[in-house]
Amino acid sequence: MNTALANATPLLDALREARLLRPLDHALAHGLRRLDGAAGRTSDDHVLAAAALASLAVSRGHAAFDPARPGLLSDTALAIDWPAPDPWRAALAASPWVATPGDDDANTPLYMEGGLLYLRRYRMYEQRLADGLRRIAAADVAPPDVHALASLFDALFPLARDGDLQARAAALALHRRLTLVTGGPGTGKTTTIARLLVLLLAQAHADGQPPPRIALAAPTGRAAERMLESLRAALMRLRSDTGMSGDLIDALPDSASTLHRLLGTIPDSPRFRHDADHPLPFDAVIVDEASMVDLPLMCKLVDAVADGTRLVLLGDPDQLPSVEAGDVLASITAASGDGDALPPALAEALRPWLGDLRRSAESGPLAGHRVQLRRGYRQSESLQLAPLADAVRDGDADAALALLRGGTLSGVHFHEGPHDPLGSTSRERLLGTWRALADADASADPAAALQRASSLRVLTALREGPQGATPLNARIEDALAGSSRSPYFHGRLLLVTENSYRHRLFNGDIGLCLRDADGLLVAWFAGGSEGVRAFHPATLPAHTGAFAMTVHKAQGSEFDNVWLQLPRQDARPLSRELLYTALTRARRELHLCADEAVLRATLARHAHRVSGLARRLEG
Ligand SMILES: Nc1ncnc2c1ncn2[C@@H]1O[C@H](COP(=O)(O)OP(=O)(O)OP(=O)(O)O)[C@@H](O)[C@H]1O
Repeated sequence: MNTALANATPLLDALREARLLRPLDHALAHGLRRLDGAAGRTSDDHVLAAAALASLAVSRGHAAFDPARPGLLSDTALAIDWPAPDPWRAALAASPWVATPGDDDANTPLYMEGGLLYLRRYRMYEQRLADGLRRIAAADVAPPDVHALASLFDALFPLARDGDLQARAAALALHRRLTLVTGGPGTGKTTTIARLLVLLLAQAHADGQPPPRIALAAPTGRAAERMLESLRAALMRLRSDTGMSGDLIDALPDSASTLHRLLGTIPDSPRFRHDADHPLPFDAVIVDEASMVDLPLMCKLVDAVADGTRLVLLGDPDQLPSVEAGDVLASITAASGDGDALPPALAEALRPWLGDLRRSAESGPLAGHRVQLRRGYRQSESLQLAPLADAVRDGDADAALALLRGGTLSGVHFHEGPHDPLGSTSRERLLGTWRALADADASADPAAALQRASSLRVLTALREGPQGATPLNARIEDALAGSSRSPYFHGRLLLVTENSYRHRLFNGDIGLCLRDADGLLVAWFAGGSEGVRAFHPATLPAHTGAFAMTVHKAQGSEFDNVWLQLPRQDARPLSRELLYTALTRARRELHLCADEAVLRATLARHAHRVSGLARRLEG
């Protein structure tokens, strides 16, 4: 590190030898070199290498390349003599391929801002998203009619004046076009939204307006389904708890879609039917699992939200960021504060609903647009996860290990050391559960069998390697159906790995293969008017086995019983966010297989993403 530019060895060659770059990244560097040659210029090796690294950075989930932290792009420590960041940035700023603020008109492939090198398109996404969020946040909202809504609000939130954060979130969303409701699993995000929607309906009714048009969406099909299921359950509870009229509840949306479907995909185009010129025709757009939304998609969503539309983002910022570029929810939450204290004018406006509130001096464009829900309401259930999730989120390895070894958390089991879920002690238990999926009744009732499929999942940090999802899946399938099995067998769990609008199957969807009465294998997936849809396995979009899957693929899903297998060696993808996301997939029982050193290394690391979004949203 810190080698002066003049003494540096050819960096592009070193990157090639280290096999860090993809062919696409090399192609960008070589294209620039060719163009330099055609223009009679000598290429600067460090500029070409940085261009290739900016391209690689996007594929690794970063919005840009940071010359001060090139090591972030590799899963292992590389023996590369990286240039010192300041001279490297100076060389980039002087390059004809790199624009900097002030020369926005130059049509260069690269853009440097805030010390970060962007592919131009990603810089544009970031800036457009920041502008769009500021626009929505600043849009005026007609003050809600306190008189007309007060008794309903009090009935929905009896503890509103006692610091109930759910009440605060709902009141905030009545007064704002942009609201973020964040919190861990079971903190009542969906419950709060159900109540907010009832309030919005009641307000429209009181104003003599038609019911508001409401869109519910999530990044994946599975997350959208879960959102709808939870919302329905919350509305049913509301009906029985408050004796609320069915009319209000019946007027609420009865479907939720993926963000892609909401925005309207155009075949073979990265654009959507809804954009700034053709905004979404809704009064409120509610997006669940916002931590999974990547930078380009969030940018396009925000573009398509009209000035008069409410945008409510729900999510858990402590979860893994999206696999694709960006750290969007974390950046937005960082810029919006935790909502414990509110800007004075807002605190005053909310006083009729919530009583006196703490006031803050924060004045950024997103200040006062977020509420972080803290109280978990799923405590009574058999799984006592909260203390462990807190320790993991805080990166407190001593506390996490003490909790795990103490064995006092109900439903939490620690298998310390080189434990293998398919080893002798747990093997039959796991295989027995999966075999039961393929019992005699399964084909008769595929919906119930599919439901049971979420009773157990092995989650892994990595896809490949000895403790990766791919080999574990193969071993489970061997054990269930023999090593000479056909690719599809009765009881095989499938995981879709690409979006197919034709099939209405999406990346992350889980299916189950069952033999029908004629002996033919059918792949069943949730959805459709019957609750399940049947496909011929050979016609499915890209898919893999799903007995074991990566934590990334499991994001947005929950399972009764989770076996989490960490690798035996530390690896860069391990982070506290990954572990937190994995733990919080469990509904009833969690088994964690890990050794101390790997667990400590995991908790010492953040799933860090290079991004300039938080900076753009400040001040
Ligand atoms: N204020 C409350 N009082 C009592 N129970 C509540 C309250 N809020 C939520 N719950 C209960 O807690 C459980 C979880 O609520 P909910 O589904 O709204 O949480 P969530 O944050 O959306 O969870 P997830 O992130 O897992 O989707 C539900 O059973 C719900 O009835």
